[in-house]
Amino acid sequence: MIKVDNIKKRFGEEEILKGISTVFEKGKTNLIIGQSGSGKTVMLKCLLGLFQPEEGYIFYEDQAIQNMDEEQQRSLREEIGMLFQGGALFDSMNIEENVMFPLRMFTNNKKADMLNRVNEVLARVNLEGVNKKYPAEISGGMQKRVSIARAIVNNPKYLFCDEPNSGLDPKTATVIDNLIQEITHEYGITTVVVTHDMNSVMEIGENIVFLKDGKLVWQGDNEAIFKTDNKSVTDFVYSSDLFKKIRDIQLKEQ
Ligand SMILES: Nc1ncnc2c1ncn2[C@@H]1O[C@H](COP(=O)(O)OP(=O)(O)OP(=O)(O)O)[C@@H](O)[C@H]1O
Repeated sequence: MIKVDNIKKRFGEEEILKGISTVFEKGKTNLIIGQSGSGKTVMLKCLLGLFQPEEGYIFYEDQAIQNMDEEQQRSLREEIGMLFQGGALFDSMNIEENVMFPLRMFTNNKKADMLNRVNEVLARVNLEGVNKKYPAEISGGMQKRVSIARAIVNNPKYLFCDEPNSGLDPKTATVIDNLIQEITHEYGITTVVVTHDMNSVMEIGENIVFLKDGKLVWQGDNEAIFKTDNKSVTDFVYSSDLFKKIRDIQLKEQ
């Protein structure tokens, strides 16, 4: 569980996050959504401790990152898996080396043990037999699955995903969303996904935080988001022609 308590973040004169409070729940896919420039990435960077909010606290379980000493911050970093936008695999390393990277960084495990764990997580994302291939030799969807394997190889308690579907076709995007959700449930991880993608909202939006101009203006799940009459949310949801058409059909059927 991650609790955000009234965080404010400014750059110069401009206040970007204007007092956000929320809870990201354990064992759930928590989504941060909102229009471009609403503050999603700044919030993600605050959660990761990359930006320091001027006010407010971020608690991992019951401990505020602002009050952690260096050793505690290091332990927390080990508990975090990160799925970067675009995958961010190392082109010069093969798949096995890519997935092993966090183990090399954070553990002193024997090579054979690390390899076993790498094979275990590659099997979990349905990618067996690609160990010796290089990122350029596999598809974008497979690269995303490798990135997920790398993000979970160290058994994280927290998983952060920045636009996990960018650059994927809708079908592959759904596979990736479902994989993130299955892993979240299976391992009881607190997962936070930053996304623009309404399909992801529909598929895996178990706890959705909607930001507008640096404020949290709505929170709920993927059923509630299609029922709310909050205008900021409906403007966002129905900016897509497809969702507008679905709503028109539903209204006609009522
Ligand atoms: N390092 C920075 N220095 C100054 N301003 C910043 C910095 N990072 C972000 N901002 C500003 O904060 C605001 C919110 O940016 P942010 O990247 O969080 O938006 P976003 O919701 O993630 O948008 P997008 O969906 O386009 O990625 C923007 O006005 C941006 O210019």
